Amino acid sequence: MAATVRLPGSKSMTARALVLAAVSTGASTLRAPLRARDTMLMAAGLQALGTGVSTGDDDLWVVRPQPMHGPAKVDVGLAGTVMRFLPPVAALADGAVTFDGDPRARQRPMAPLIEALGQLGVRIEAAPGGHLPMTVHGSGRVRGGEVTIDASSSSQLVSGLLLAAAAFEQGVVVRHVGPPVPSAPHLEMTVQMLRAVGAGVDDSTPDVWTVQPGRLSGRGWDIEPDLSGAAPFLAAALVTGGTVSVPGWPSSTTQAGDRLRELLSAMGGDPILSTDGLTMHGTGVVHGLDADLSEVGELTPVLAGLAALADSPSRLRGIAHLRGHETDRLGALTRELSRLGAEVIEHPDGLEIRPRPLTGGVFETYDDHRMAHAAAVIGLAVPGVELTDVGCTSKTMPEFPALWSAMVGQPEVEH
Ligand SMILES: O=C(O)C1=C[C@@H](OP(=O)(O)O)[C@@H](O)[C@H](O)C1
Ligand SMILES: C=C(OP(=O)(O)O)C(=O)O
Repeated sequence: MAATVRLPGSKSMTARALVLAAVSTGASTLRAPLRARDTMLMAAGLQALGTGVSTGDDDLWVVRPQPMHGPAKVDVGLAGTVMRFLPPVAALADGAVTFDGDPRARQRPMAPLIEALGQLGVRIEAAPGGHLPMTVHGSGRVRGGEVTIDASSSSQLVSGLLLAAAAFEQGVVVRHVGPPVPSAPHLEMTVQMLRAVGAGVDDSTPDVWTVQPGRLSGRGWDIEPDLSGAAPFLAAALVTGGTVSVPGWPSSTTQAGDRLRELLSAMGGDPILSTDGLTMHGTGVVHGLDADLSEVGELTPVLAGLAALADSPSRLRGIAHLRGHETDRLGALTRELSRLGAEVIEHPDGLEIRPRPLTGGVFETYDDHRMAHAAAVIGLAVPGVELTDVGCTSKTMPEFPALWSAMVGQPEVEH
């Protein structure tokens, strides 16, 4: 296999650019944004609050901020970014804004954010236990100030507070107290993008983030390709001993997916980054991986799939928070990899994977796009691996089936 795969825009950058644009002064543009379920729900949520968002042009979205108001309804789907980034924005709106989503969205962690917004003077009614559905009763202004939060279940709880905070009267000081916050690169992305629109942000003290109150300026964003979405394609180079290139891979980035270079290198790949992009060469071997993935949790399903094909055992650690993702990813990976014949030991904070010869069979996706990516990788080496649903990849990459088929050189099959 020698393939070039053009990936769509980054989900995380598109989500942040949309939110920042809505709370800025003046218009913003997003070049090469991600058009997928999560980002379209973000755009629709902002539109529901009154923001002008035009997504008609695939290559250039335009956001025109307007005063925000309720009553409004926001469908979060299964998007962590929408359910954690929009409630602080809705608190700035005048009127009631209700949030709800897919059945699984009602189980994902929200309570720390609801509690934190309460500390900042925002009135919220939520389902028992601090879950969706919920209503944010905005009064057109948020006092802001100091807040303490346990964000060990998701970095998005902090990102959400920071992204809206420049519009709070006192800005915000967020102090995390509890087990470590995962996904450090995502928090860096939040801070870097806030600074790019003129926010005063201090993140020099571990676990404390300060955003000064102030006006943010709309701007043009160039959205990078989604590097986490690159995981299954780059993994394919290792499984097949082939070469996969991703044009436009940035030379420096806050995206968690950039860590694939070192992680897949440790597993036997040979990555070469140039001004044209990243090329991953498979070397004909796949080694096991012993790694703390707490900073890059979203890469876990694909790495676990690859680990099941490796020539030595793997230990993936630091990822207890994956139990609150699209599905309980540790439970789901344990069940599905075991069903194909791998020996998987589920730990409270991760997985131990001992490869054994695998056989084909059904691989449940649990509505999780990255479970589908993992199955696709295994399917390259094991005949007869059948996904229950490839449609779930539309969450972050509706073109996944077409890109995958083109890469493996087969016509797209009907799903
Ligand atoms: O802020 C973001 O864009 C994201 C943060 C991470 O969330 P968690 O910290 O909940 O893992 C990541 O897994 C998710 O895919 C996207
Ligand atoms: C965890 C993920 O998504 P979300 O933004 O919904 O949390 C993911 O994309 O792997």
